[in-house]
Amino acid sequence: MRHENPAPERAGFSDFYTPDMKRVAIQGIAGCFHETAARRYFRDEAIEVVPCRSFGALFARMAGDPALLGIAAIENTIAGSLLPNHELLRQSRARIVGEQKLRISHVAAALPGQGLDAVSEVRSHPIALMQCGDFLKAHPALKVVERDDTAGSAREIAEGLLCGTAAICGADAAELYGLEILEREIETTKHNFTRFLLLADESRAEAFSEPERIDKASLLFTLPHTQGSLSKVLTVLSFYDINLTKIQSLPIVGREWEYRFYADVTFDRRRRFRQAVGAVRPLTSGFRILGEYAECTDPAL
Ligand SMILES: O=C(O)C(=O)C[C@]1(C(=O)O)C=C[C@@H](O)C=C1
Repeated sequence: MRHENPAPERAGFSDFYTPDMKRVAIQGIAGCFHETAARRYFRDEAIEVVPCRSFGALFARMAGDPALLGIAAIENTIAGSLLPNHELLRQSRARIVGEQKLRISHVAAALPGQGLDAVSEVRSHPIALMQCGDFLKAHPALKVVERDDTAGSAREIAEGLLCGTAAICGADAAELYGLEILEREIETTKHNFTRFLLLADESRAEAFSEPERIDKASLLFTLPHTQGSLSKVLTVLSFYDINLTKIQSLPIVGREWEYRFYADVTFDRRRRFRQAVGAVRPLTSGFRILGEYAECTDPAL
């Protein structure tokens, strides 16, 4: 039986609900970039999108509902890594089962009938605001207010009939909430891409893995404070033809000047990757594979 989805935030957030439909938790509400990323990842497959107020809320929701998938931004080509998401991922039972890269383009949008001169305040997600640094510098009189997400900023302006306030959001969100676009493409550079991770509970990750498509993995480890410890790991990876696409260090809270390393790697042959893991593991401590998945090579534009 098909019936209208009683989505908590907005009817129509999934078109229709069927019992076997995948449910995907996102950070934000209808019209936010996480929704676009989730829909692009699943392409033509109908999904139910579950809105969450924050990344912390998303991971908590997944922890209480192992069948729920999640999608979370991890890095942006202007704003850099979303550092707290690395820690949330580490502390969770979630595994990375896929990735989606998305070109992000922002507009400034406000209630209809107002020019940019009439606007004194802009609201958006902090990462979106960082991506529009040049626009904000060019309009220094604008008060900048951080909100939970881009689409949420648009919705609160529309629902609260907030004159003189603009949202920085996607064009889709502006349209969805009936705002007028005052300026388009306000991101500092058109080379603005966000990489999102598709997450599944560890008990379900296997069901999502397509072994023949796996060519990327995310690793987590710590290193002893000895000369060349990181260099040894990188040498081993290189020996096994493993390509390091990203390395991020984060402090270990409570252990001054010690770090955890999050490394993303790509490879042609999974067997070779497995061998590399076997060789790297003894050089590190707390070694974990956070996910093995297919690299996204065609970012959604
Ligand atoms: O607010 C939104 O629309 C989001 O989906 C959040 C978010 C982020 O967390 O980075 C997603 C993509 C863009 O980089 C800007 C904001």
